[in-house]
Amino acid sequence: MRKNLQSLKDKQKPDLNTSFQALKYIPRFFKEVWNTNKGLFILSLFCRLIGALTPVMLLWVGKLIIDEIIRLTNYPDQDFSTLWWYIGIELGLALLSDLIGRAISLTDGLLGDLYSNKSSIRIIRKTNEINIDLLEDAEFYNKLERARTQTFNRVNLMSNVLGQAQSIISTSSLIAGLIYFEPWLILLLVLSIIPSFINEIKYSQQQYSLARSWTSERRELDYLRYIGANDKTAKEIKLFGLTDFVADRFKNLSHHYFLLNRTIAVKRSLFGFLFNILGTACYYGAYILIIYRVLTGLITIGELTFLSGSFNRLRRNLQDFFSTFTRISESALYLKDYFDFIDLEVPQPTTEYLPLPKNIKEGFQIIDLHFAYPDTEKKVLKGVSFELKAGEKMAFVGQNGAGKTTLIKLLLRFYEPTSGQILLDGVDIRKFELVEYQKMFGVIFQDFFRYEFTLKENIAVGNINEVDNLDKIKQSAQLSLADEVADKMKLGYDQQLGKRFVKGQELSGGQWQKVALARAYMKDAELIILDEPTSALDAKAEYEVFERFIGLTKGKTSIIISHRFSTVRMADRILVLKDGKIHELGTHEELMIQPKLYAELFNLQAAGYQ
Ligand SMILES: Nc1ncnc2c1ncn2[C@@H]1O[C@H](COP(=O)(O)OP(=O)(O)OP(=O)(O)O)[C@@H](O)[C@H]1O
Repeated sequence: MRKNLQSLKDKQKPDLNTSFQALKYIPRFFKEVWNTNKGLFILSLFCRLIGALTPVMLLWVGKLIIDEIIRLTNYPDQDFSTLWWYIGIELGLALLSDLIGRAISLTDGLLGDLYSNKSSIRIIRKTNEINIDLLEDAEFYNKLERARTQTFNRVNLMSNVLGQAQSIISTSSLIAGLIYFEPWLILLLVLSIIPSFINEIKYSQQQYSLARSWTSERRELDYLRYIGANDKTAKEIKLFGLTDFVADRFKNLSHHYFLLNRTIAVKRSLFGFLFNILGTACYYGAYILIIYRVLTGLITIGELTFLSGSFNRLRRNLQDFFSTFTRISESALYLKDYFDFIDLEVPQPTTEYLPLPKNIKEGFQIIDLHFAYPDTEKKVLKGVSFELKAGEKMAFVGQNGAGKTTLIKLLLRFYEPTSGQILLDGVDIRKFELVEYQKMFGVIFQDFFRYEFTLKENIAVGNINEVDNLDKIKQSAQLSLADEVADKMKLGYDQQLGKRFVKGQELSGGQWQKVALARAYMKDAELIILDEPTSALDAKAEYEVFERFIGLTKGKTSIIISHRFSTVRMADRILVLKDGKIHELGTHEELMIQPKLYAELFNLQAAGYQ
């Protein structure tokens, strides 16, 4: 059941029908739960089966006790032992019922935890398979968000469905009792629950539709909550006096949602109450019918307690059954989000892959590259053509937004160019297997991620297979000056970084950059790309880092994006981008003699240092 992107972007609001249709995902869901832990699953089913039969048994023993008491009151000299037996059985059943209830919660809890862990791992893995352009699509992202955050709902779904199965058995046993003694009660029973069922289904559906159609607003609320209350934004929020701005924005949005939700919730309660009057009237109708039967001597007082108890319990059972049913169909929609995501078709190549070159001989040829980001009009690259020779160190220069990082992203195949080609040693890079191709690069982006892991792990993310190779980690750290950071940490390379966890140590911007830079050295990549890797370093550190970089990358092909011309000039050739086109290309000396952007920017910066 493979899904394409269009179905994932489905904006349609769910109606009753969609809700019922989503129920078809439940068997698949249970297959997954079954595969998660068969033993726990069987235990849970067994407990529920016992749990389903205890109510009717309890009511029946209750009936026996009352009948026995009445018999004993009429004939006081009789033997009490049967009564004690009945009371003993009732006590045993009460204890068993409690034990079963706890066993069910325990197995559900354990199974739920295991399933939730398993599905979270699947989501993490699937997200990795998906192309970056899809992850940047807001509609798709909402879907992912629902699949990710609704783990709790899926676990509840499991309990609800199993509970329903238990309820069906329990209800059937109670109905059998009613039919045996008084079949008319069934009619009253049906009459008593239909109105509240319709009410439940109508309003819970509306509440769900509202919650779902507000996915993106809820994301905005989460975001506002995040920026309004976290250590990273606190400085700016305080200094710029943004608290009221953020709080008001949150208040307006959340209040709007609150009002919509309140309207539905109030109606649901009001109509629920009115319909319940009808249900209660039916109950008393049934009660009067049973009392009448007792008075006319058709049934005993014990049977009266059994029937009224059964009727009352059945009414509750059925009401719960229907409200749980609506909850199940709601949760099944979240299940649909999850399976849609898991089933997402990752485009498979139609042709055979070509082997990657062992050693790059010629280098890259970029031919007439045009590119606009998905779902945008603006062309970011407009006919870019150049060669990056094997072993060459090239620098990309240009003003903000000129398209430098975008060019790197195309080179790394995060996106497909709108038109044009990139060749590596004469072969279109699309002909190589993507993961293998990307493994050739050692890349550090300007917006590198600050993992709240240990210092050692933060460096090892550059080549996680070497996470236990402390020598390699230390070597890389030395090249990027991250060893100085390690020296300052109480626990050295084992220091937890960031503020989120206990004993975490926050780093300065430059220190983080040194750590990130070390990642590039963790693998002996043939191609190294550094996107503004030293912007936060002080002048001395930057000079040192580059000296080491140049020394180490001798013979390797590399690209550096930088706004610092002292760095840029060390490159073999410099490519100046302007508005998505190549404005200049040449060595530092060649560009300096042309009265164009490079020379102008270089001189401007040099003047700033004087
Ligand atoms: N994911 C994206 N989706 C849509 N547009 C984007 C995306 N990323 C970048 N852009 C746009 O593409 C243009 C080029 O961005 P790019 O990041 O390549 O610039 P850059 O030259 O690296 O700039 P800087 O020096 O500021 O890092 C910008 O106008 C930017 O708004």
